[in-house]
Amino acid sequence: IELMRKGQSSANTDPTVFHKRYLKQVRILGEGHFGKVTLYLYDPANDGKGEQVAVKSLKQENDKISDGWMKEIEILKSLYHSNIVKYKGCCTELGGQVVQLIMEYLPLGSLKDYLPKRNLPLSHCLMFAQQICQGMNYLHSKRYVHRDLAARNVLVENDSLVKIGDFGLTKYIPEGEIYYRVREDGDSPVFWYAIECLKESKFSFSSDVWSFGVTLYEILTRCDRRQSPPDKFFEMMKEAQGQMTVVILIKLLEQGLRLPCPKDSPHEVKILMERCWSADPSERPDFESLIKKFQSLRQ
Ligand SMILES: C=Cc1cc(F)c(CN2CC[C@](CC#N)(n3cc(C(N)=O)c(NC(=O)OC)n3)[C@H](F)C2)cc1O
Repeated sequence: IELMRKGQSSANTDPTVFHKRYLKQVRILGEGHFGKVTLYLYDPANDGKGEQVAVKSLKQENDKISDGWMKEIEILKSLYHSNIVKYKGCCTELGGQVVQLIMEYLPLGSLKDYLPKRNLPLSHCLMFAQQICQGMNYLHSKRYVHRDLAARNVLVENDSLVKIGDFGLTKYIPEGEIYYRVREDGDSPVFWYAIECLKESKFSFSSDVWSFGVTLYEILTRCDRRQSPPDKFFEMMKEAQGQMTVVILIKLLEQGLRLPCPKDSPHEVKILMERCWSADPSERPDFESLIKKFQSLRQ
């Protein structure tokens, strides 16, 4: 009565609850092995002036995935950082059997969409690289391993802000443990994987640093498709036809072969990138030290 008297809305609605009936599909933003990410307009007033949101949903195959699915939602919900895409809420259906994850929509898309269209100077690329390290340092501080860091999963908010945008393969590393070992490999991004991931499926904070090195390579090549990690590695693997890609890739990496650092990169950046690709995980820098390195490089 008091609220009504003051004319305030009686039901203080939970802004993280999204109702299916107000979600109007616009277009699909991406497809993954287990599901997709779609752009919706959330339009409760039904006047077309609602809010654009990115909605991640699973192909409802079996409940095994939905165990990990609820985990992914809990992970994103617990992350608050300027370089990590914002959780907005959930939309449930069929009495909670189907849950969709609602995130903020960044219309500029990922670095793969954005960099080829802009000829950004090196200093700008290093600023983006530093921001990715800041987001990853925060993620690691919560003991999460990302396992899929790549330019395709880094979103552009604007010309001076990028955010890690997808946590589909993120796993928690319990205190006192170093590695997360996987069983499923689905369509693994093997050209972003550290040697120990390829050989023993052992994922760690250090293997995320290796993937950051590949992401930095992508940024320095401005995500030029002709120099993409798969294309570059296939070029290096061309003679060994027929054998399993992963087998050849492991051999190349064990011989010390690495992606070529773009020619116009400063020596300091080349050194940093190659340290991220040390065969010994303990020799790779952590994101804390990479942030400091980029700060000094950008002075
Ligand atoms: C079910 C699993 C699964 C399904 C998938 F489709 C993907 C792949 N997907 C990831 C999310 C994605 C790239 C990132 N980061 N993206 C998010 C936004 C946003 N929040 O605005 C956006 N914007 C955009 O493209 O604007 C023009 N793209 C893009 F959809 C690819 C990964 C998966 O694990």
